[in-house]
Amino acid sequence: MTATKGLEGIVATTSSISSIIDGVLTYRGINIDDLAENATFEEVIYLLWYGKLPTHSELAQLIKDLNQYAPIPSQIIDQIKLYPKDTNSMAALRSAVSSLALYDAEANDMTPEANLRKAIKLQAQIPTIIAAFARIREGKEPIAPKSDATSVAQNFLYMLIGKEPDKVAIEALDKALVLHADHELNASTFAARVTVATLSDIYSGVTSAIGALKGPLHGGANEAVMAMLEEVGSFENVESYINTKLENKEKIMGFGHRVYKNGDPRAKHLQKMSHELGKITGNMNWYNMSIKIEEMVTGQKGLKPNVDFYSASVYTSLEIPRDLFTPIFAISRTSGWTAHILEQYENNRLIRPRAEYTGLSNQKYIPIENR
Ligand SMILES: CC(=O)SCCNC(=O)CCNC(=O)[C@H](O)C(C)(C)COP(=O)(O)OP(=O)(O)OC[C@H]1O[C@@H](n2cnc3c(N)ncnc32)[C@H](O)[C@@H]1OP(=O)(O)O
Ligand SMILES: O=C([O-])CC(=O)C(=O)O
Repeated sequence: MTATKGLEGIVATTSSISSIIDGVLTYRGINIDDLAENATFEEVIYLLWYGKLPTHSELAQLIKDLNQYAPIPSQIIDQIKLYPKDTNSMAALRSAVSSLALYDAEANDMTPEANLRKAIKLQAQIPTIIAAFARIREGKEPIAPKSDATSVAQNFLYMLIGKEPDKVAIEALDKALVLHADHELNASTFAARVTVATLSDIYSGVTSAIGALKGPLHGGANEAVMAMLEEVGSFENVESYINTKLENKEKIMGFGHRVYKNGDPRAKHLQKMSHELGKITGNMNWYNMSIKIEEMVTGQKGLKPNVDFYSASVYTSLEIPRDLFTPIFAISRTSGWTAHILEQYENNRLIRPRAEYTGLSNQKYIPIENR
């Protein structure tokens, strides 16, 4: 038995939700480029859950359901008010999502209907939790979700800023949500599938996934990219900063990928958005620095930007606080996580691989007084 470090190249499940074949990403067989240009996030949610694009009435019903379930229990708001003000935003989200199960009477109902309903609830309530957390830590009261929102992006921005968001911001966030929605067997989705393959509940699966997404090698990289851009500070500093990092063999966040070796197809869309939003806000600094970093890292290391690289400057142009970047990734990926959880339940088998043992052998128990 020989282990493959990081399970690289191991095919661990079958799935019909998203594919990465020869560097091309599809959701249910539809190219991500097509979806990025044409689909809304709600259409993508429907596509991931039901395996087909919605009709007008199916889409309207989904949006209605998302609005209906968007309010969170008052106990969750009370709980968030008790979190220390400097709580890590992903830790806050992880705790609050775990607690949602306590106030859902059907949390442990494993029927397919209840599980699908819980997927809708999670998709609806996660944005509300994040916006409430962001306001409460600033000493502000949370804003209740709109009951007639037209999109998750609109409702989230409304709850975050407390007024009607502008159209450009809604459209940009919506496209970012489309781009992050699913990605085959990434670490957080795998964590979700492992959890529910024990026949544990969907809240446990999504809580596991949030914990996995938090790390800087996965979703946490978008915040790390922005921290890097802020540390670099100006275009003039890019060259020496990146050269020093590369000489010290340090990783540049937002570059490299386990599966894509010739570039992440999502990055070009986010790059374009970063450029457009930079022009609209009149601040091209983050974009220009990002382009220069890309030139250097690709030139010297052959590494291409992944989805997290340009999303950092996109969210900053939308005036979203840095530590909400990974929670926003979670808003989007909840659609993919829950689709995978439902798929896992449909054809379940416990996920339990083996480990190659590299420890001592033939040891004897030594009584404590002789150690
Ligand atoms: C949504 C997402 O999760 S996208 C990924 C987000 N994560 C990041 O952006 C963090 C930075 N990138 C990385 O750490 C990696 O590229 C990962 C985690 C994404 C992929 O990791 P792996 O497939 O395990 O690749 P691994 O870390 O082994 O890297 C292979 C080689 O490329 C180098 N490398 C990989 N990524 C980077 C990077 N961002 N900067 C510098 N060097 C890198 C490694 O140092 C290693 O070099 P070596 O062979 O000389 O030791
Ligand atoms: O697939 C991965 O390993 C990471 C990634 O890009 C994602 O989850 O979007």
